[in-house]
Amino acid sequence: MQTKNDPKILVALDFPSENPALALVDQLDPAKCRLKVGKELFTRSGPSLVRGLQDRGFDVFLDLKFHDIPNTTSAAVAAAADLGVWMVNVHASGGENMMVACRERLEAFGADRPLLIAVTVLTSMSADDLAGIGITESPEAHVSRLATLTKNCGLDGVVCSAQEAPKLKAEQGTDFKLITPGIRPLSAAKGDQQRIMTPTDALKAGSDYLVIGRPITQASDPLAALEAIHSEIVAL
Ligand SMILES: O=c1ccn([C@@H]2O[C@H](COP(=O)(O)O)[C@@H](O)[C@H]2O)c(=O)[nH]1
Repeated sequence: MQTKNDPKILVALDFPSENPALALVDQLDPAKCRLKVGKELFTRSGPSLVRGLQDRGFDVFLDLKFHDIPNTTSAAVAAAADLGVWMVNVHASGGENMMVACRERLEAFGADRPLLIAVTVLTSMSADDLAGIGITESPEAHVSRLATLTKNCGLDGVVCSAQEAPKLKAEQGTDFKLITPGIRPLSAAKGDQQRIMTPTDALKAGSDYLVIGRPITQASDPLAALEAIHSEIVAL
């Protein structure tokens, strides 16, 4: 399932600054993982850090989860495309007009455009959390609704939990990419994640890419933790 040119593991670089992030990155192999830059690190270190990761040979998933009016969000994904990132994302709950505007804006970048992905229901949310914001359907049903909207808007895939992957692959087809955080090896702490799955089970369920942060970055030996997950999934 793991191929040399399409690493399935996306390491979430949730660090407070560039130095600890690069200390880890400089031990990693771009043939075995890609890197995800999120809100904390990007707010601290910005585009220059992203360029530094790209200069080291890594594909970068810019996980800023844009959620704004169509004009603002489409300009933001174009800025991400100018930066040359591999993947960028928006919130599906921003709606059809916003997602279509983003997809259309990226068409100008041709084959070099980043993959455009929409976040469905955060993996930290349970059915109770959804009820708290007025959504009474199950996480699985709501993810499915937002994934259908995302596909109809012409995006490349969604962020969801691996728990929803079998249903989404059946409904949306195998080409529609599923990016799944909430990945937890059996020995790892769940932390604030609610809808979790092990790396092996997630890939078997249909995940295309596994987003993994603390089980690697907070491990006593991050490299060994990544290598253990990598060995587990290449054997599939
Ligand atoms: O639904 C979502 C969307 C994004 N994330 C991000 O993924 C990583 C997960 O980190 P862990 O330490 O492995 O929990 C983190 O950067 C989140 O911002 C998510 O968890 N769920």
